[in-house]
Amino acid sequence: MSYDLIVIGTGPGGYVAAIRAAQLGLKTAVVEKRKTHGGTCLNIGCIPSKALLHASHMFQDAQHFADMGIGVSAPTLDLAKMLSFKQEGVEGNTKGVEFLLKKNKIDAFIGHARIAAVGQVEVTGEDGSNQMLETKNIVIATGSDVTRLPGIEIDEKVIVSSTGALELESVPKRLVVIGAGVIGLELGSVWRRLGAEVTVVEYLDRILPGMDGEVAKNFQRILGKQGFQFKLGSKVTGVERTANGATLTVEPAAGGTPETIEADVVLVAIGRVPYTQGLGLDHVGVQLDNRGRIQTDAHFSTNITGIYAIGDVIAGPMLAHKAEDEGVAVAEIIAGKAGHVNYDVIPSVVYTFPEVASVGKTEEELKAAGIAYNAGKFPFTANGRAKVNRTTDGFVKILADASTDKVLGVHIVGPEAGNLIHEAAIAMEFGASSEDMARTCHAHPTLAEAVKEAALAVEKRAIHM
Ligand SMILES: Cc1cc2nc3c(=O)[nH]c(=O)nc-3n(C[C@H](O)[C@H](O)[C@H](O)COP(=O)(O)OP(=O)(O)OC[C@H]3O[C@@H](n4cnc5c(N)ncnc54)[C@H](O)[C@@H]3O)c2cc1C
Ligand SMILES: NC(=O)c1ccc[n+]([C@@H]2O[C@H](COP(=O)([O-])OP(=O)(O)OC[C@H]3O[C@@H](n4cnc5c(N)ncnc54)[C@H](O)[C@@H]3O)[C@@H](O)[C@H]2O)c1
Repeated sequence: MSYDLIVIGTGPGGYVAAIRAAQLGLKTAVVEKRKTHGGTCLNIGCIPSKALLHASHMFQDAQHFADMGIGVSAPTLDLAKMLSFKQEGVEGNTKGVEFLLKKNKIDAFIGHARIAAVGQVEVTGEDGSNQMLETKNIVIATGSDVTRLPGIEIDEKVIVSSTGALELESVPKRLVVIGAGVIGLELGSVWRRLGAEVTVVEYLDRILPGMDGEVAKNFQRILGKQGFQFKLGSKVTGVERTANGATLTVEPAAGGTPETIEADVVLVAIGRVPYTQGLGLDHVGVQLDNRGRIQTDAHFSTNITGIYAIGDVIAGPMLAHKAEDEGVAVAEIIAGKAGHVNYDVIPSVVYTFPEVASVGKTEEELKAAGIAYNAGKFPFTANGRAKVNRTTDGFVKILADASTDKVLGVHIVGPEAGNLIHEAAIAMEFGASSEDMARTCHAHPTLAEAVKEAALAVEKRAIHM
């Protein structure tokens, strides 16, 4: 078989690239080694974690229905049912991708892809069968894998990665999370809400590195109120399996006396690494960077003509929507159009309660770059809708250039932050000033009024504060 484009991997990067290419008239095929499409995101990432975050949030909310005068008996947990609720959501989504591939007349091969030569992809099926496909272009969208701690074996039962943490058969009494990044805090929240004591051990002296420091500090305090324990500035030097769980050895990051912590389950959530195993990259001469990511130019082209790469396997934030936008852009470039991704305006959301959301530069980044800015902040305690809903933790912060007033960054910790951030993203995409955001009429009573008030606060003229 001969194609214009073969995409390797059907995660958010790969399947979106294939659909856009087919829309543009390219004869397109995908190769995926899992039995289902959708990649990490739909199978073992974004989608199952959000299903469990939603269900566990409902479980916790139900315990407060009486505050609103709703009489229900105390909620009970059927974990097996909750896990099947999650799995049904996953299947709904992965089947949706299968449908979209068919609808767009994209040939889908299930098997392991190896680039045999420029323009040739070899597909090996589970049964060992081999097939050689010819193509003018290849897009590598093979994603990422869990980062492992040296000497600590992940068994996905007691010592788990995010994959095992989405499948625990019972609620652990004591869950220790290694890494206070997005996965640690999202999946830590799931099990905390369902009853686990959660301790998070983090190497740095703060949580959520990369997010705005003030937001992270405020969010840590909120999680503390929810019962999270934090051991910051601490490194795990060993994890030993015991009869019923595991013992962790933890020392101060700067060195010092080690201590031990007992856990029923340990979640290793210290990041992800690009996945290029078995692709044959050495063989065709595709270059990697010093962090094992496929090196690409501004048009997603590798050093080999006709071979492109997108998503988690290249540089940039490991986010599904970043991979999707790159998928659209690379297909457009291959089809001879002008595909482009604006990396200055990629929102990032932590789907805890409350949510944390961010787009653009943090205060730390602006200070480091020597850019003068004005900050406007508005707390949810002063927002009418948040007050009646009793979800007043958090604030909106808008950072605007001191001389031009152009919005450079927006950071939110609070209810619905993940939805609210998009008005900021659109404003930034169009180069808006904080005054533009402040002059835009916002419906009352909405949480979004906090965004407008934060914009007004840039010029110190917020009304409700
Ligand atoms: C627990 C968890 C929660 C997450 N939640 C979010 C979230 O809420 N929002 C968000 O934006 N991001 C989230 N992410 C990150 C998100 O999943 C990734 O950024 C996204 O999946 C990257 O997409 P991708 O297409 O680059 O790669 P992937 O989704 O990893 O897909 C790559 C695919 O390539 C296949 N593959 C690899 N090698 C081969 C080969 N040789 N032959 C054939 N197929 C191959 C793999 O099987 C896989 O299906 C989460 C990740 C995790 C682990
Ligand atoms: N909501 C989302 O968008 C979402 C959700 C889940 C995952 N993801 C993506 O998946 C990727 C992986 O997530 P993650 O949470 O594993 O990584 P991360 O990079 O977000 O966080 C890892 C944390 O582990 C810490 N750490 C590293 N080594 C350590 C050690 N030895 N001991 C203690 N702490 C250590 C780091 O300092 C960091 O705080 C991220 O890039 C993220 O973008 C996104």
